[in-house]
Amino acid sequence: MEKTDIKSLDYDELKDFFVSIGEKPFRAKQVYQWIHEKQADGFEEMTNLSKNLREKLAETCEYTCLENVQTLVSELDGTRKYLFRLSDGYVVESVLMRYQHGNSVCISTQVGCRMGCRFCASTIGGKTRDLTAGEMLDQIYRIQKDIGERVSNLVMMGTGEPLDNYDNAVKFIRMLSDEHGLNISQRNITLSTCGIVPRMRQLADEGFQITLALSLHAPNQEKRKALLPIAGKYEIHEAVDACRYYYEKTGRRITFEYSLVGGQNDSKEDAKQLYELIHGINCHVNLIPVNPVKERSYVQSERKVIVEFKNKLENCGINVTIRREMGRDIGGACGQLRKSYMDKEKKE
Ligand SMILES: C[S@@+](CC[C@H](N)C(=O)[O-])C[C@H]1O[C@@H](n2cnc3c(N)ncnc32)[C@H](O)[C@@H]1O
Ligand code: SF4
Repeated sequence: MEKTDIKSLDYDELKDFFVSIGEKPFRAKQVYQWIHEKQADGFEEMTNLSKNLREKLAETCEYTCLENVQTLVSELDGTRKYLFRLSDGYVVESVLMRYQHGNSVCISTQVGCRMGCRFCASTIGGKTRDLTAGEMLDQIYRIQKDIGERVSNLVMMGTGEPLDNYDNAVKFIRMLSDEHGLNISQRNITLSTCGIVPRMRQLADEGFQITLALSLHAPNQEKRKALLPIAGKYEIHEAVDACRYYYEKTGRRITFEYSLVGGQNDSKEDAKQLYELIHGINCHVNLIPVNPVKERSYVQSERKVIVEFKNKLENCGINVTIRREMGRDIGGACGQLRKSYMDKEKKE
């Protein structure tokens, strides 16, 4: 019989599970707390359960616990990059960023990614599989245990396209913000997408208060399509309209991510077109100097060009920030730590 992935069961599912194995539903509250609030490493730690029940659970359930295989710590700002191994041997990376307002974690949602964005290291090699809700949660639980502090902010910006793993991503958000679990405020959760339009609209209807970030990266369809193949399926205007819809339904300000690629999307004309595309939307533009990936030939825009781009947008009344590079000394673009680990494993 297939084992139940207990860390991926939400509170109601856990109640149903206990009933299905002939136990009282109130056990769900105890066990949910052990898994998601106290973050136990296994059933043996759940001391208010009988030995019999613990054994029964160990026999019928799989208990997701990621193995920390590597941690890089920045001497500049305390950023930590983690490489975790999943039970089937694949590895994913997560990042902890320490800000004045609290600890923020960036998690992966898939092993690899099939979206093929041109400057992204996570997609080289395609997608291997989706992560379960339990595997997404455990990235945060492992990091909390490692630093002995609470994580208060969460961004779904690591490897993978969360809306290509919709059901698990939505379940993860529900469980992460559940009062019986870590209880992270939905306002402190950001989901970033390359623009799977029907799923963006579906997300708007979930009744969440999370922030939606669209990886826009270009001011028009032609340039966007050259950088993000998904734009061949869902046009730039459709993606921006889905953001408008998201705002209407949730009242949450939209974030547009815009990676500046030298000579490709960073001209004054690009800034003007970007303004024309998004003006009137309650939004914030996050400019990201593109992180060079060794397998790709893209280069960062010059600092002067980045500042000019920012000023141009700001002068038109758009809210803009330039993303601060965290952990510069443990560098590398998102997905590269995992990639170099895999390359090394292949060689050995
Ligand atoms: C890795 S993706 C994960 C979330 C989601 N799949 C998406 O594309 O929004 C998070 C953000 O990093 C950006 N990104 C990927 N590779 C980058 C690079 N080399 N330099 C700068 N930003 C990059 C993506 O475009 C996206 O805005
Ligand atoms: S940027 Fe996001 S969607 Fe695009 S390949 Fe990377 S992880 Fe996938």
